[in-house]
Amino acid sequence: EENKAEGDSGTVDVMAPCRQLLTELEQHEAAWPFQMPVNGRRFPTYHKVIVQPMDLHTVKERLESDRYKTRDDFCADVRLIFSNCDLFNEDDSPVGEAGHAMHTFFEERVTQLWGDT
Ligand SMILES: Cn1cc(C(=O)NCCN2CCCC2)ccc1=O
Repeated sequence: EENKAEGDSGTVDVMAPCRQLLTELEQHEAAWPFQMPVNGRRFPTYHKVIVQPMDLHTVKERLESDRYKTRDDFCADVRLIFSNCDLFNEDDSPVGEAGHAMHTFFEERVTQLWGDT
């Protein structure tokens, strides 16, 4: 049933900016390492080092299944992608550089959308 607590006629879709931002991340040219979970067979040490893997497809599934109740919940999973990347990759590696580029882009868009400091 429609949320009757809203001042306007319908419910407010607070997660709409998150879906838009996720689409921008997926379309970023540096997104190639982050689209799907890291393959543990190709990188056998990955799950020894990274305790909570995260990737853009997993974020998309969680967003579309209403698993995120606030934008901060969404942002925390996206930031996990970048902190995992920093931990597992050299800064001057192709994946490390892609992670830094994506992280910078993400935080710039978060500031534009929500004015976070
Ligand atoms: C996040 N991350 C990703 C990788 C990686 O190489 N991913 C494969 C990317 N391929 C591109 C086309 C198919 C898959 C390695 C370490 C790491 O931390």
